[in-house]
Amino acid sequence: MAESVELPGRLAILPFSNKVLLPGAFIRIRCTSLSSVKLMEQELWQREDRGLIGILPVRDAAETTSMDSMLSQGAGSESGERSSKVQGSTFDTHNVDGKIPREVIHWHNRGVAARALHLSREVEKPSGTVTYVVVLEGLCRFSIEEFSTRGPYCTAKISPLEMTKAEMDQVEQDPEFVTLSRQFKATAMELISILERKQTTGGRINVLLETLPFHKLADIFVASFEMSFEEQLSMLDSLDPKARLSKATELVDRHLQSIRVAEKITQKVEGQLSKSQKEYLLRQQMRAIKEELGDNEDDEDDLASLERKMQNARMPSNVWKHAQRELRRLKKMQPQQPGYNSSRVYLELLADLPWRKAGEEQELDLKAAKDQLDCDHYGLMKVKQRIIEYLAVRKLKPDARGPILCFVGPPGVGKTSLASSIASALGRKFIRISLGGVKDEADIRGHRRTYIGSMPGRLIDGLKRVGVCNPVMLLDEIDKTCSDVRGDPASALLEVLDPEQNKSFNDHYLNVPFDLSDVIFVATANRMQPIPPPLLDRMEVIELPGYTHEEKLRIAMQYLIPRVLDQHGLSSAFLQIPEDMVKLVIQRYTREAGVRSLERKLAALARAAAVRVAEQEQAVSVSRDVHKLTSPLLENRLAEGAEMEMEVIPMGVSNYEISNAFRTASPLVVDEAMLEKILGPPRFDDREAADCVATPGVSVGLVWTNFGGEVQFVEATSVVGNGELHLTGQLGDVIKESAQIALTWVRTRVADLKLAAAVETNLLQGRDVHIHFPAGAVPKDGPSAGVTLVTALVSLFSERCVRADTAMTGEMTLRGLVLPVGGIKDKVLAAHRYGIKRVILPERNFKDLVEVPAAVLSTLEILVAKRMEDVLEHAFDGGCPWRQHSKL
Ligand SMILES: Nc1ncnc2c1ncn2[C@@H]1O[C@H](COP(=O)(O)OP(=O)(O)OP(=O)(O)O)[C@@H](O)[C@H]1O
Repeated sequence: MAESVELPGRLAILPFSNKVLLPGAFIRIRCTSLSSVKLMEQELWQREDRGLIGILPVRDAAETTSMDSMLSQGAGSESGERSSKVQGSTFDTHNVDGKIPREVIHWHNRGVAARALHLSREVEKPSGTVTYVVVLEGLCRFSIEEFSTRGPYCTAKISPLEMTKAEMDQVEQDPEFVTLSRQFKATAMELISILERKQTTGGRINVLLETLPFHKLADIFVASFEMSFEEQLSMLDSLDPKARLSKATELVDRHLQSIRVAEKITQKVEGQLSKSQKEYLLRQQMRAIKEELGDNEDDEDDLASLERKMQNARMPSNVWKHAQRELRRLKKMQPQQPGYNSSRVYLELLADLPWRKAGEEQELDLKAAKDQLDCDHYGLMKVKQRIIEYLAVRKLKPDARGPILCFVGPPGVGKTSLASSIASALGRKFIRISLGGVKDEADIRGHRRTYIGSMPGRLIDGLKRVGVCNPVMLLDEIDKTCSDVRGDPASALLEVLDPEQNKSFNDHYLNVPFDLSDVIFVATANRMQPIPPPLLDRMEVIELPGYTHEEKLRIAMQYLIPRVLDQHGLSSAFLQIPEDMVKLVIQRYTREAGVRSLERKLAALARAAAVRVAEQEQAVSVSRDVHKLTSPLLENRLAEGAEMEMEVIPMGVSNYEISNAFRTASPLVVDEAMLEKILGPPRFDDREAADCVATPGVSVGLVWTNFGGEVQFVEATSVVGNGELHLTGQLGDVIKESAQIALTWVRTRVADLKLAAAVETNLLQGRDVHIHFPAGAVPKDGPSAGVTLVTALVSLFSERCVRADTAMTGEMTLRGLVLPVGGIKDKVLAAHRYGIKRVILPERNFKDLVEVPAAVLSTLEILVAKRMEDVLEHAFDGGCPWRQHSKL
């Protein structure tokens, strides 16, 4: 307890917003703001003599909003940068730093000097933020003479307000004071007896009453209750011990009354509670007994609740009639009867479906929608523009039968996330239905209920899950549905996507029409070709090509890294991935059109960093006793669970730990060595193409696969045989035909030109030719390999290597005419990813280059070809291998 203390002339001031610390009271606070942390550091933590600080109430938190707010338990903090005389209870802080004027804050002009009993310092990781937790004991009142500042916090010239011992002795002789003391003691005893009843305190509070002078007891008792700020202030301002005692008696008495009232209420509530608890228990027991006896009265309850649920489902009248018929049937059945369960499950579905329950669609704000799209996705300007147009039409005509958007592009280019951005822009719920690998029409339309284990189709099931009839429904991977004997899912989708028909969509399981016209459908596909034309016709295709290195870099820096760090509970204060390293990840560890694998690699880096963080302590906490807890009275009050709770103070904190606590964690910066350690040795490099074409018979083609544009190597070799053609690799029919055409063309050409070497060694007639597509796992179809095949064969027969930096695309006719192919943009982007420098294109594909970003085009030499000879001219160093013969 506070003995008489000698106050210094000046104290550092810690403001408490809406809270008063009275002498003899204890409080534990957490300091987080700059000024309060600095104050703790300089006045308490770093000083050997552990100075006192002044606690000053601040009248209203609202008035101090511009200040650093701090502290738990309503404490606030502020700093000023100049001296100012105290006028009334207002401290004018404007012109702080000589900068922007700030608000006038209302500081009380009386406070309480306090000393720290326990101080602990925490350094949060990974941010490195320092906080202090301090236990303060109020000592004695003072008044403020003049404010000034010390760094970011305030100090004040003060004068003590407590009476001297002689003055106090005199007051204690005063009969009025004696009467007041008796009165206070009586009330306090009464309160203590109530508290004793609730929790035995071993008479410790009585010790307080016996040992402390009454004017101090008054503060201590009042500090222990919840009181308004004004009451606390008036207690602080009661300098006269008599006034203080009478105020304290009044407050203690009021507290006593409120405890009594609270007790009464609790008794009442307890009675009621135990009654309802008893009822609950009995019901539970009853249920268990019934279950044991096989008594099924509960089922009747269940059916009643099912009926209620059905009534609330707002089904259309025809469906309602149908459902009632089914319910009547169910009611007549015994639960053990076959069909009971399936009928019940069916009715549950009818009751759960959102027949008319639409999610609230917010008023569409095009600007906000655009911001949302920009915020979720980098680039994709054209796509975003088209989406905004689509939304604009919906805004003007909400019931418009607009086209169904279908995003087509390689994996990981943001198709799914664009669709979900549309949903959030419209404020609608979002549901994704995956159609990948769906072969059975029943997956879309459901099974008829006559089948065992029949279920509704994915659409109806999705609507049940999402619970509203107007979600944005994403039909993902619509190109991956395929038909077999079990029907054609694509034709079922025709009905779904046709605005005229989907008003009454017929799910076989449901067996009643469901109105899908409020659903906004968006589809995604990797390729357009497999989508059946009638289905494609109902959709508006928006192509999303792959990203360039530069775009990937921007996406990674602006979107993926922040997201990945967040997902792993990290921040840039702990892990930093510099741009150069992201570039290396893009070039050496990924070679995809989208950014999914890039995101995975970044996540791997984040995981490794997370392990490092988790291995370290989350927070280095160093704490120490400032003043020993010697007073038995303090221990008594702590044991009573007073306002503050005491911390366990670690013993033997070493100097090392203390200095460590001052150090903030430095972020982990990813470098090349770390990349190799975590992601392994580089998987790709720009020399891959050069290494592959180092021997005759190999050429580099650009093809289109499910993963977007790809670079494809074609290898040709010949062995003794009968002039047959062998093809290996996962090849479609069209490509097999292309190989046949290529071989025929080369044979006729060589024969026409009477190429000496080839004819003499009878390379063409007497030997089998074997063409292999090495990336065996990647299925190849489509026509765009004729040109590449011929180049490989010519390289083989002429024993000359194709230029390592050159890739080609295009189909050819038997007569050697080079035909255009599709997906030029993706193919060119693939060449860019592989570090290829020259691309040979059919002449008529030249116009398609407008779609290719200029940044990519500038890194490539584009060569066009009309005839196969043009290709060969570009493909070999020194031109076509048989140029001399052509001239003959
Ligand atoms: N332009 C972009 N800006 C920001 N993030 C992007 C962008 N493009 C893709 N992403 C991110 O890449 C990840 C993969 O995207 P998403 O799942 O939408 O790909 P997808 O095209 O639907 O692939 P799939 O065809 O395999 O379904 C997501 O986390 C997405 O946010």
